[in-house]
Amino acid sequence: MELAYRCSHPTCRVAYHPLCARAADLCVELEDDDKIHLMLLEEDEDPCIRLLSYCKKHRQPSTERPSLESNLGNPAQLVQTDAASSSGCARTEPYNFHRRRGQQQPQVTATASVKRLYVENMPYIVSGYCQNKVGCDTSCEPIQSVALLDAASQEASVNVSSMAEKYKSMKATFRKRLAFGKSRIHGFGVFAKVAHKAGDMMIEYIGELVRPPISDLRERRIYNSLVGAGTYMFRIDDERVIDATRAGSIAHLINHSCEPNCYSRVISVLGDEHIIIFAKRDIDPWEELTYDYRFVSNEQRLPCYCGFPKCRGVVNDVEAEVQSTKIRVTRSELFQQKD
Ligand SMILES: C[S@@+](CC[C@H](N)C(=O)[O-])C[C@H]1O[C@@H](n2cnc3c(N)ncnc32)[C@H](O)[C@@H]1O
Repeated sequence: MELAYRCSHPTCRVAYHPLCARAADLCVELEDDDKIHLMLLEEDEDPCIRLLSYCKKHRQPSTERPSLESNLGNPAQLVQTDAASSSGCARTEPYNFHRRRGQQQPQVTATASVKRLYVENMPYIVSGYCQNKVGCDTSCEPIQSVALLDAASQEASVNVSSMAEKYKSMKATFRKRLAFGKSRIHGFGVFAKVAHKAGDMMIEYIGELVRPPISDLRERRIYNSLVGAGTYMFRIDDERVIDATRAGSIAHLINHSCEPNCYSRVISVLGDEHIIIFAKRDIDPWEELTYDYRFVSNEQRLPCYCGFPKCRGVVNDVEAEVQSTKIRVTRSELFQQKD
């Protein structure tokens, strides 16, 4: 992940931090969206997409940038928007219905709206048509999965048995198997470039390991105001949170779905714990990866745009909330039961 942007104007030397660029609403665009498609077909060890970014002096007025509509036809079919949902990020974690997470302050909601608008007007899309098979049209051309993986990677993925070996193989191949791009669900998402089998390790959710007081502090004081999107936090347990806001892999871009094709688990590999996203079922090329965030918050209800017929309408884990309400009784109720 880049730590600083430099103005892409040929004669300008101004550099700035990505978070500051977002806060100042500076434009950051992909240099060439064809490059992404090229990247998918090439065998680069570390494929690199260059971002174009312009300082205040050189940025183009937004009207000069190609609009989503002009590039993609009807944007309503591609990106679902809803003014009611302005949040940019919900914490994710393995299933734990006793936890309550996430609070959205009004100013956070406002800045999140800005981010949402910014992301949804990004003038490109990476082949995200088959994100969840709903509404997948005939233009979804599956790519031959084997062609993209070199012989060594294929051999590695076939012959792995132990968790440690699977983990090693996953780490070695994820760049060739996965890509990020504009999602139909929300902002950016992660897509499978090749077919995967149920149970496959897809990617590790990595970031900075911090304690909950630190993640809470960052959420409130730093990222909410700058990114305007909450944070990319994954709670491992009461003691540890992974903050993927400024560091990590593309795993933090995986969106939520009420009928996901993946799930998250904390696994132990040679004594160290890792958050791994596993395939819940077979996944076709160009499907968007999703997992159930199991977002539990009594204060905040986050509308869900996963688009599945059985969508529960909110990212929140409603079942967990019902369960936790059941086990929480008022003092007076307790006394009544005693009598
Ligand atoms: C970790 S981010 C995922 C990446 C995000 N799409 C982005 O571009 O930054 C989590 C945030 O994405 C949004 N999101 C993810 N899945 C969603 C869904 N099914 N419906 C609505 N919003 C979703 C929520 O705002 C959530 O807080």
